[in-house]
Amino acid sequence: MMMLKQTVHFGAGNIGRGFIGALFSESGYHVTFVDIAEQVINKLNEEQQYNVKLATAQEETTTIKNVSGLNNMTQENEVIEAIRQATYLTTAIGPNILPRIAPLIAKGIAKRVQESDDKLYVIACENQIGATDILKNHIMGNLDEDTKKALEGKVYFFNSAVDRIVPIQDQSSLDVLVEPYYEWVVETTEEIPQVTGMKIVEDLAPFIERKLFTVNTGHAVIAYLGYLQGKSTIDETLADEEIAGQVRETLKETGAYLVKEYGLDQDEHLAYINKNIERFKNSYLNDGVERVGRSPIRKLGPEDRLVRPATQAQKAGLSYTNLAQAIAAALLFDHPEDEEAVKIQQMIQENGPAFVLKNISSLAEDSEITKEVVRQYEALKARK
Ligand SMILES: NC(=O)c1ccc[n+]([C@@H]2O[C@H](COP(=O)([O-])OP(=O)(O)OC[C@H]3O[C@@H](n4cnc5c(N)ncnc54)[C@H](O)[C@@H]3O)[C@@H](O)[C@H]2O)c1
Ligand SMILES: O=P(O)(O)OC[C@@H](O)[C@@H](O)[C@H](O)[C@H](O)CO
Repeated sequence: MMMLKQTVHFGAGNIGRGFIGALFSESGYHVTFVDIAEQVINKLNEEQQYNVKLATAQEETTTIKNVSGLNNMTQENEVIEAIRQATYLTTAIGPNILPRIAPLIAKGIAKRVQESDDKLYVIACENQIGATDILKNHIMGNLDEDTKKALEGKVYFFNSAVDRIVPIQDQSSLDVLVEPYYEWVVETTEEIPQVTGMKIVEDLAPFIERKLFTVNTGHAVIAYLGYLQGKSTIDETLADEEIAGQVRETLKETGAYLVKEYGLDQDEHLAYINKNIERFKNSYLNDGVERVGRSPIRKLGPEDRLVRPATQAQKAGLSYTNLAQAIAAALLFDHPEDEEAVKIQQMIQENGPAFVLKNISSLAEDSEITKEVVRQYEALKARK
């Protein structure tokens, strides 16, 4: 029997099962998912397959085979062995979790480079600029100098941008509902083993910024304004004409920055914005505003989807008023089940919104952006 190629994927969640793991399986790999969710791991090992169902009227379904699971808390040695045998190591776990999985990945890599010259390609598939660089730094921090040298020519780290809307799933099954659209862009100049659906580029910056500051900025505007108005899903919120107009105005602001920074064609970019607004309307996804607005401390970070385009627009002399409104709405996201939202609300209560912007978004308290956000925060709060 021919041995399948091996890949290891950290995070057997929505994007892990519904996108990256599925692409590897379809490309002829056995996918070992690594996660802490014991139930998911057990099911993966029992059922050894699951369905990816498209969020369309026809619900086209693909069965994903050759999958198994390992628990990184209780099966360290098995994970190290899986890393030893893998061609790819990918993650879709949330940017904040990367430092936590790095020590185990470092152990796996250290063992592997002692025993083999085979190449390993590491790709973090997270909504964060430079996520693989961040993971790499944490891995390197867990390796001694000799092992770090031994990585050369054997272990490669590529940044990537990952795009497919996958809502929160029914937890009783491994099956995943996903939108039909997807894009996975990986930055490298190396010749690497082919994976169906992986697009290779030499410079990721325009791709990840275009994606984060269109798909994710637009999504965040809908989520935070929708939450404020008591809406539950993204498509339901977008049906509100005032909010739909606000999304367009905000994406015009990020668009003006992207067109200027990367020399994008204005009409093509407008078509990209329109295409994404259509994606958000997909009612089969039933995608919650609370998922899309999740982790507002991360989303209000200086390099993330709201603050970076605002600071970049300001530097370029462009408008950022609508982005400021989105930031203000994020400050009002007081979802009690979201730890980061609770923390922000506590910070606002104790020290006010400008303090949050200084500490979380690295915006000076007397900056023009902060003044505009605080003004809009007060206005939105008064309308609540
Ligand atoms: N869902 C989407 O539409 C989408 C699209 C593009 C990118 N992303 C990005 O993909 C990443 C994952 O998002 P998701 O929606 O799949 O999230 P998710 O919550 O569905 O999946 C994350 C998985 O990581 C696991 N996990 C958490 N802590 C862990 C730990 N310490 N060790 C091992 N496993 C751990 C969880 O159990 C879960 O299964 C995020 O960076 C997100 O921004 C998501
Ligand atoms: O995953 P987050 O929390 O960074 O952002 C929430 C959504 O905007 C995001 O998951 C999108 O669905 C996804 O990025 C689409 O590709």
